[in-house]
Amino acid sequence: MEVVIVPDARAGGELVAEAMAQLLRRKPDAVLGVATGSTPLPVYEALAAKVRSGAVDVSRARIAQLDEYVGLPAGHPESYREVLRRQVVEPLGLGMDSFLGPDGAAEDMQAEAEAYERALAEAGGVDLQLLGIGTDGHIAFNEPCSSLSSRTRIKTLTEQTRKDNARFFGGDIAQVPTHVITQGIGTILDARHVVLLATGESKAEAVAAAVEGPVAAVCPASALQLHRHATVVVDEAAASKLKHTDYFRHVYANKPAWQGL
Ligand SMILES: N[C@@H]1[C@@H](O)[C@H](O)[C@@H](COP(=O)(O)O)O[C@@H]1O
Repeated sequence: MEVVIVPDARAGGELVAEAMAQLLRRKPDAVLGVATGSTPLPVYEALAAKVRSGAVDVSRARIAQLDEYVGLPAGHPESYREVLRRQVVEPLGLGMDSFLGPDGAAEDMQAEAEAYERALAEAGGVDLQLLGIGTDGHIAFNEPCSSLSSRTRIKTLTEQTRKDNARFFGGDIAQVPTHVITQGIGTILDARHVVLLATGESKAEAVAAAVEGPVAAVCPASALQLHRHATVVVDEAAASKLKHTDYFRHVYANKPAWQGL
């Protein structure tokens, strides 16, 4: 696992967007796994700016969703499909034919979960999966004590996560769905490169547990320690509870440029 400490969220966004651009220059039809939440927004803005300036061509890229609320009507503005359409797909100049994601309004959720696993496999798997982290260490919607080998399935949200996400529903926790469909931790670990981005003091504890704590289901993000190519990009505030920052800075300062992220 590599930990990269950046000065601020904007620098983190630029760094991850450049990694995505490098991937797409190498593999134009790469599958980018994208996360929702506030943290990845600087990445999407930086990548869209690169597209506008002609620095990268994303026209053949595919965008894969990480998780989705269950039970919101199709087209609900806070369904993650809609959020990603607004924040990623359209700003990159893509259409929804480039988008892969489960339908949170499907009748049969188990069948939907299995179909999404098949769709990801048929697309050739995710090349770069961008993740945020919940204050409780969750990735996607894999709450604490999720199986570390789980596949896409339905999960029940914790009250904390519903509270954290109520800001997207007018501050009313009652509007936040109780259930979600999410890529499992095993599904996420199948991606060829996993990049976790965390910014702000509120994520410091979860980041420390994920990076320097034991691999344990109680902190789902700690499963990234098992991945061969996992990169954790944190700003100073999110890095503030890490003990090995001197080493992480030293490694990154001496990283050969050809390696990329
Ligand atoms: N399912 C999403 C996660 O994928 C995301 O990482 C998390 C943190 O969001 P934020 O970046 O807004 O803190 O929120 C939600 O729970």
